[in-house]
Amino acid sequence: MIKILSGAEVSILDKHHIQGKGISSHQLMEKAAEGFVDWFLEKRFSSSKPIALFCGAGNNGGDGLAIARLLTKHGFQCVVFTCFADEGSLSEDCRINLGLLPSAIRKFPWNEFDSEEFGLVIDAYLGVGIKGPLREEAKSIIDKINSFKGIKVSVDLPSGLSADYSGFDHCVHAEVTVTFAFPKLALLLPEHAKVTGELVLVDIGISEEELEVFHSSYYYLLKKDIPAFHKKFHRFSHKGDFGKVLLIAGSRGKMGAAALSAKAAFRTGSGLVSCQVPLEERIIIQTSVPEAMCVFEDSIDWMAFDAIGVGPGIGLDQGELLEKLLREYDRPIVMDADALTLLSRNPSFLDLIPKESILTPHLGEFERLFGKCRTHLERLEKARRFCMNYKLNVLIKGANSVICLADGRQIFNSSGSHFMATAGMGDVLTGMITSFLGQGYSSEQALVCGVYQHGLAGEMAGDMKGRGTLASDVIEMIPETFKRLGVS
Ligand SMILES: NC(=O)C1=CN([C@@H]2O[C@H](COP(=O)(O)OP(=O)(O)OC[C@H]3O[C@@H](n4cnc5c(N)ncnc54)[C@H](O)[C@@H]3O)[C@@H](O)[C@H]2O)[C@@H](O)CC1
Ligand SMILES: [K+]
Repeated sequence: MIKILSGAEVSILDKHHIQGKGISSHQLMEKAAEGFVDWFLEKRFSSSKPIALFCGAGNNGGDGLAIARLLTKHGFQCVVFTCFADEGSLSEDCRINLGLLPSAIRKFPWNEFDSEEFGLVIDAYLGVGIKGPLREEAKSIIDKINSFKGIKVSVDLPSGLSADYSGFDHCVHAEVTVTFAFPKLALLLPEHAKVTGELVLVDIGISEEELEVFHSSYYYLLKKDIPAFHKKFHRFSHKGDFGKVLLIAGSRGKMGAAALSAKAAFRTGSGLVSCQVPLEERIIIQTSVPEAMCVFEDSIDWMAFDAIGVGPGIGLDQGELLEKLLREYDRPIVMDADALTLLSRNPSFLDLIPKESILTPHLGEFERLFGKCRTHLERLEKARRFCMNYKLNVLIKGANSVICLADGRQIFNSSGSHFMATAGMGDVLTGMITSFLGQGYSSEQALVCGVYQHGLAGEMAGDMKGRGTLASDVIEMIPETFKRLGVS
């Protein structure tokens, strides 16, 4: 997992890194530019029209000048638009890269940019180095960049966006942001999605250990992190090792929620899955998920289960059942959907929730539980205090879902697809996380593996089906995610 530092810490990190590696800051900038260009070439952008690069006076501008030089070597026609009045104001590495710019690359002041002439714009005007409110000229430069209606790729950050705060005044609206070393916090906040566009992370050789010495409780979860979170099973493993889970889900007209959770739990590897459903609705489960067993409220021994997930589709008249469960079951549970709404209506239940349990609200459920928040950062802070006070874990669902752990760490997920914004996806996730808990995973392991693989399965299903991807398609891809991650 990559630690997410503040914008102000980037220059300290750079200094540590270049001292430790015995390289110059200019070499690090070259590495960043090379990483950007590698991604750019992989994307196969058209070279039929010239590329405009807006370059500022700081190191973000230095990156832009190095990128212009490298792209030219690869046959792209680049034109640099300078966003500084005189060369005396340039940072040292920006000045070096200006000197290295081949004479064939034309340079003009930013206000001479004519959006009709270009096929793509690279925004290397401002990065993590902005301080205080934007100067007037900066706003005009940003407006100029935004006047381009084609693809705008921002280097490190969309110019004008602060690395650490929520909200912006003037800001480049990028279709893609290519950020270096770690994603800046602002790039992960949902209120900035429309200016950040697609997020690409470029490795510039700074290791996780180098980031770890900084104080931050935010992390970014990557594919390579997942295998280490998994439990290993072996040839003597038997059905019991894979856990016996119960899903309390479904009610008249909402039995699909129970079916989806149960199927997802099996596809995640559970040995035994039972569904607690209304007696008169049992046929739906027994025909749609024949592998599952049905149990009914009057004959249930909750403690016989390794893990319990409660909430999808149970309806809002199940307060008594929820209270009984919380009083009788003492292992971590997964609470989702209607269980969360019931919790927001009955705050006294909070003290009954078993420690290390997992609450998985989407933004609406979060608001019902914790009140309105003006920004995502405020939301994260509320969640952190709650998790630490109650020793619970909260997953704030959305693009870049955030795993808020009981010890205060908050982990942003990197997998997922916009095709997942459809009914039933939350039910699938509940089944997956409950399944991992039942297999003996800790709450942190179950969350990390469940959330990442749910997103990955969504990406894979989305790649196959595109628009119209169903929650059931995502379930079918879960086994493939284990293969993709090399987890047996
Ligand atoms: N470890 C990393 O992440 C690396 C970062 N590098 C690049 O270096 C950038 C940071 O460079 P710098 O620290 O030089 O900062 P920037 O280049 O982001 O910004 C500095 C410039 O912003 C102007 N500025 C500051 N506040 C302003 C305001 N309120 N209104 C208008 N203009 C304002 C300054 O006059 C200066 O010209 C990163 O964003 C990244 O692009 C890379 O070169 C290499 C490695
Ligand atoms: K930028």
